[in-house]
Amino acid sequence: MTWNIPDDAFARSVATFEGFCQLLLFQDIVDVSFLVDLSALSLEPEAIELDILYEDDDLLIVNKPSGMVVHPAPGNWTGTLVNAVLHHFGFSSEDVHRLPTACGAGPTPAELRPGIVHRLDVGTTGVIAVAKTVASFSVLSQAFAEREVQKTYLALALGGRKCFLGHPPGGGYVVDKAIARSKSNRRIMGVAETGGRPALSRVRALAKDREKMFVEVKPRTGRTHQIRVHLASEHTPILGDETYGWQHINRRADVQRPMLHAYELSLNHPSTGETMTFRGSMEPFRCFGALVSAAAYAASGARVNGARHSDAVAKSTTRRAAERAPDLGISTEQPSANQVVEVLGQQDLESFPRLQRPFVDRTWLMAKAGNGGNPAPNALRRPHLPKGPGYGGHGGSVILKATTQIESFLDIPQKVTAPHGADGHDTRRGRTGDDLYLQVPLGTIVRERIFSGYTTEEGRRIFLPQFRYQFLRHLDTYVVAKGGIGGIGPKSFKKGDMRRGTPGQRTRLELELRVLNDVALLGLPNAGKTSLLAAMSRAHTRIGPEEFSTTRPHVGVICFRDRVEVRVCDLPGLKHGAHQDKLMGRRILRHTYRSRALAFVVNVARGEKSEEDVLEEVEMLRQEAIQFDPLNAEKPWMVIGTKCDMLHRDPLFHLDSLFYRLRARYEDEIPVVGTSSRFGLGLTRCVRTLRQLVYPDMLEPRYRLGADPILKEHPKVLHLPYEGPLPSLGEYQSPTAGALPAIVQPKKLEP
Ligand SMILES: Nc1nc2c(ncn2[C@@H]2O[C@H](COP(=O)(O)OP(=O)(O)OP(=O)(O)O)[C@@H](O)[C@H]2O)c(=O)[nH]1
Ligand SMILES: [Mg+2]
Repeated sequence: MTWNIPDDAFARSVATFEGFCQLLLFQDIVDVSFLVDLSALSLEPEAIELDILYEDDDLLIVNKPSGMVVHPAPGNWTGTLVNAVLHHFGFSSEDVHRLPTACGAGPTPAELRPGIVHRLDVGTTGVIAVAKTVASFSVLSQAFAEREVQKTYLALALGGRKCFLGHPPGGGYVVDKAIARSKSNRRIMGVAETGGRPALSRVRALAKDREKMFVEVKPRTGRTHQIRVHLASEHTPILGDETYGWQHINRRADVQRPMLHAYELSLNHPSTGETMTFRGSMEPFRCFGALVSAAAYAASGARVNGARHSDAVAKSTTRRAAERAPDLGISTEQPSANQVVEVLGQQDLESFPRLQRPFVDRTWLMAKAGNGGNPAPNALRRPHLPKGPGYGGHGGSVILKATTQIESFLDIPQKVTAPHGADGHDTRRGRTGDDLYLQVPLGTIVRERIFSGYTTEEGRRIFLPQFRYQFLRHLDTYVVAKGGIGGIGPKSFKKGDMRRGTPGQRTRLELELRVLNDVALLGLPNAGKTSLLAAMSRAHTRIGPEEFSTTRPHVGVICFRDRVEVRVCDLPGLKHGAHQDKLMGRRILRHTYRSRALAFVVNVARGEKSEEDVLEEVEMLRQEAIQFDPLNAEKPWMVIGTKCDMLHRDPLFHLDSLFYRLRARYEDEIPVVGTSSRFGLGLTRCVRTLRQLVYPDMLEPRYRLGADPILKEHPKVLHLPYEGPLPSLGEYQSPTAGALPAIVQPKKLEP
């Protein structure tokens, strides 16, 4: 136990316990152990009704109500789950020792925690296991310690992190933040910046209303207050959580406890070894039925238009839940709460539009630098006026600066003008115009549009782009228009002579973005590229049954244990003729320019239809990529077969035949990996193969590299730039045109 002694009294404070006396100095820490007299604190069986979910000779599974403490502890010695369990077993206070207890020391004496193998907070409801025999106690304690027990919690969180949405069952957004006790308030926990105990939770949203989200959390570790702290750290605190939550909303909602419910516990039976799953009731969530009742309506086939759920997301969830309910045999008028969760939990991969901000990857820009200011005219010069002449200030330059903070040219204006230098005044120099920095995303290519000397029949001038610079590093800068020089006053020259400020440069630019990535996913529309990316990384966007649900590139980063990162780029679907810009194919393929490897994604679940041959599809995709840019022929490549879970459509047969046919055709072993994004199958192998394509010489270490606790900077990412030949600029030529124009040697303007 630790408490703070007021600062002003620190020098005088004396700790006196049981005859021990010590003068305390500033920042001294005193460890105090209270000797609890167990005989005085004997455990008494109490007649408290329990909601028993399961019981046999080894195990008791209870649905704990809210407000019940699990075992006696300082501040709460009676009315606990332990007291109720003792009564349920028919023990008297003398029989208490017949229940197994832990041996090690803990915050409370082990004798007060008989049979308790894990804990729930006071306000948390749901499934809790109690061991009845010494053997089952040790087996269960070990299973909890070794994380073999699967725990599923349901929580009603505030705020709606969209990254929780759209994950398949078993998956979720991983919150991996170490937890430690707060230094200022020892009763609360917090995310530890350094040190702390590792904690990991997997969160996925089951439904979303305007300001609330119904989330499923699967904690892998079991730290104190883990779920509450993790959700709060992701700006989705649990509704009703007084410690970590948003008080103003809690007051409005009039909820007295954190809306956290231990819904499911899956463990191996301590004697038989059989895997058993226990589910608590959903009653705790009945009281604020907004989300649950929406799903309930949906499950019963009712329309939700009249209900409060104007949110497109909630509507779409309920609509799809309604479609799925009959398949699951749920068609009752009033489905039970468990059925509701079952329907929501079966949420398939379809997700909602997000990150569908308009994306601009090519734009024209007119940059005008500031003019130099003019010198002060007729400045009076006398020997007794020694100050310099009133020169004009310099004009500001227009400078492009690369940043990781923006991802497209959406906010780049069509025309930018840097401020002019001010005119000289009296004997002072005019003010120099500030440089204008325009931020561009990483991967931008800058070309200058130069007048060709020709005009079109309508009289419009024809400009030709010439390569100038490309941005590959964060905070890299490039001056595109240099500011004018300020005018020089009469003193520098002969009497009466003076030079005016020069005009700033004016440039017409073309900016093109080719996103930075290591591997590009290429495939037909609906091949499952986005689902695959969402399953492999945290990137998440629209996944849907329609074609072209993805309309722009998305990059997901896969981080390996040794901090190697592989950036995978999900592109919109390609079709035959893409290299001739059919269905915007060239605009899609341009993002393969920076990839170091290509992954062709094909849906291998296609039955016996020979007219849609898998090998032909792979070859078509590769040919399109090569015809667009011959450099793509030199990149290593692999094939990813998706939707392998649809067994009735022979995916494994197609995968197998694909591997041997590719080997026969290319006389080389092209990696072919089968995956199912829906069930998370084959992803590890897929990720490893991707890494091997990109970094063939860097084997993945078996163990995670320890994080350096004092590392303040972002670790140096081992992302090496592509060091191949310079861009082939042919894509602005007609694809049918002949030789490409010679590339003018890039020249960087000096500021
Ligand atoms: N059964 C099953 N269905 C999948 C799997 N992966 C994706 N799907 C479904 O396939 C459809 C298309 O998935 P997307 O990930 O949007 O495919 P895409 O290639 O990104 O499609 P576009 O962006 O439109 O080109 C969706 O309806 C998914 O639910 C899988 O592994 N198994
Ligand atoms: Mg997609």
